[in-house]
Amino acid sequence: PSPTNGTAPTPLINYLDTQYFGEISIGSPAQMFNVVFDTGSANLWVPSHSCSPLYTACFTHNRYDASKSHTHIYNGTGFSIQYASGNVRGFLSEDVVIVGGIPVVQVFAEATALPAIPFIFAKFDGVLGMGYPDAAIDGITPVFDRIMSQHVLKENVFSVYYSRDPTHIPGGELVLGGTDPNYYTGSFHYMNTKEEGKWEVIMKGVSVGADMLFCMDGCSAVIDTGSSYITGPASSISILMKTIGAIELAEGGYTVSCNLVKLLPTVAFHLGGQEYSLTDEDYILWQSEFGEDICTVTFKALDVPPPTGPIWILGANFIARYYTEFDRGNNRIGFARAV
Ligand SMILES: CCN(C(=O)c1cnc(C)nc1NCc1ccco1)[C@H]1CCCNC1
Repeated sequence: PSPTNGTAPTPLINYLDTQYFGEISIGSPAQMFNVVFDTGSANLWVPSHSCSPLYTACFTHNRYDASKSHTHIYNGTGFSIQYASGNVRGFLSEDVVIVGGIPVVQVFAEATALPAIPFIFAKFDGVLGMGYPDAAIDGITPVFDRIMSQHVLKENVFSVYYSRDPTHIPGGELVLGGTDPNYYTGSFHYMNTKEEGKWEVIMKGVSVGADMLFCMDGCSAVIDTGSSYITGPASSISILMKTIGAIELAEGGYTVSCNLVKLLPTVAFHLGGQEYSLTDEDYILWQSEFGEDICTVTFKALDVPPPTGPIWILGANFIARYYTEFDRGNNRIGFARAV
């Protein structure tokens, strides 16, 4: 549906409260892909038809076939994007990409090498970076910038709703050009991005219960719609886990005994003059496996080296609680309480 009132919604699927993705099309006739709309990156990549089936992660996802699209434009420039557990490599192509009913001619990457970890666990095919142009690899103009230059949006903003219940339909919603009042209550509180070019803000502290324990002298927080969890410096996270009585699992995750969950303290993030608190329901992932309940803590340790780090990354479990507006027009981020 083309944007009527200058906004373009895309429904999102919520997979286990840890992956949120929506559908876009590339090429003519349309080839459909599920992508994460990721404020933590600024490029669009999808698996390529020419990705060797030896890459299991390519084999199990939708792949773009340039030979089947009559609007495909050859580019061929090399591409590589780095993730924690490996690089996605491929080459650039150009074609018509439709997001929320808005068509753009977009340079994107066809991935021909897709690391099994983590992408065999991905329910999405690729990633659509919603970051600033400065963060775009190969200097490619990002999708949202191409959409802004069409002047079809009421405002140069986009908003994200992530549901906290995997059975809720829709599992989430991306709105290009505005916000969706169905998914938040109360007013927005805004804070300026730390610098041009990143969805990053200055955080003034992190408190557990009544005590401010971390980031007392200020630190950076990246609002990353493409990350499942909240990450913090390993030193802070280990203190936080001790404070809430969590025990570390083999692969680095933490769990708490489910019957103590109700006693857990709130964790609050001091951003832009407001305290954004998360209760146990917001940061505990309650899963029952083989009849027994596992309560995973959705905070992860991640040390980002300077100059970028040390930073906290506020991911899906934060956004599920606080509806988020990303405002390119004013270089600011707004939060309102999610419904
Ligand atoms: C998309 C790559 N990302 C993941 O954290 C990630 C990796 N692997 C899997 C299987 N899923 C991921 N994210 C699922 C998700 C969807 C929405 C919320 O979280 C991050 C990398 C850093 C930039 N930001 C994005």
